[in-house]
Amino acid sequence: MELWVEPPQWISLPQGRLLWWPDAFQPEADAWFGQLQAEIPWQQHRLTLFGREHDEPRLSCWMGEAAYRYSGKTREPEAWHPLVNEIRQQVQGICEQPFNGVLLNLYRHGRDSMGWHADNEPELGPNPVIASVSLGATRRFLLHHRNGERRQLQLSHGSLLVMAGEMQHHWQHALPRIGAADTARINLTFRYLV
Ligand SMILES: O=C(O)CCC(=O)C(=O)O
Ligand SMILES: [Fe+2]
Repeated sequence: MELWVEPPQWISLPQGRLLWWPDAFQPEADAWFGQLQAEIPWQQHRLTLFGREHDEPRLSCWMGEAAYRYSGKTREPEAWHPLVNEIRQQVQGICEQPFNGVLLNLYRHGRDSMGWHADNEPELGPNPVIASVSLGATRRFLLHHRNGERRQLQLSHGSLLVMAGEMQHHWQHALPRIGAADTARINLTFRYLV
C-alpha cells in the first residue's frame, strides 16, 4: 500500500500564487465523482457570443448561500448538497478560510470546455481565493498573464488547485477542449461572496 502522498506546494507566479496538491482528495475522489455526477441538478445554461445564443459547452450548477452574477446573468443558488458541503469543510480546513458558494462544472467529454476568463466579479472582492477541486478525467488548465507569460497544469482526479493573491487582475485561465477524451470531468470552484 502506498503511504506517501505528495504534500501541497505553493507555486509563485508574477502577481499571483497557486497552491497545488495533486493528491489532496485520495482515496475519496472515486466515490465523490460518482455521487456528484448522479446527484447534482446539472443545468444547461446559454451564453451570448457576438449577439447569438449558444449552449455553454458544459453543464453547471451554482450552489451556496447567495445569488451569483456573472456574464451578465444572475444565478440563484441551489441549497448545499450534503457531500458538496462536506467537501467544502475539507477545503476550508486546508485553505484556512471560509467559502460560501461553489460553481460546479460537468465537462461531459473532451469537447466540453471553458473559455478564457478571470474570476473577477465584484462580489468576489479585490483579491479572491478560488479553490478548485478536480474529479474524473485529467484535463489541461491554461494560465495566461497580460504580459504574455503562460503556464499550464494537468488537473488530475482528486487534485486541489488554489488561486490566490492578485492573480485575477493579471491572469486569465481556461480549460481548452481536447479531441480524444470521452470521459467526464467534474470541477468544483469554491468562492467567497462578500
Ligand atoms: O474547470 C476548471 O478547472 C476551471 C473552472 C473555472 O475556471 C471556473 O469555474 O471559473
Ligand atoms: Fe474560473
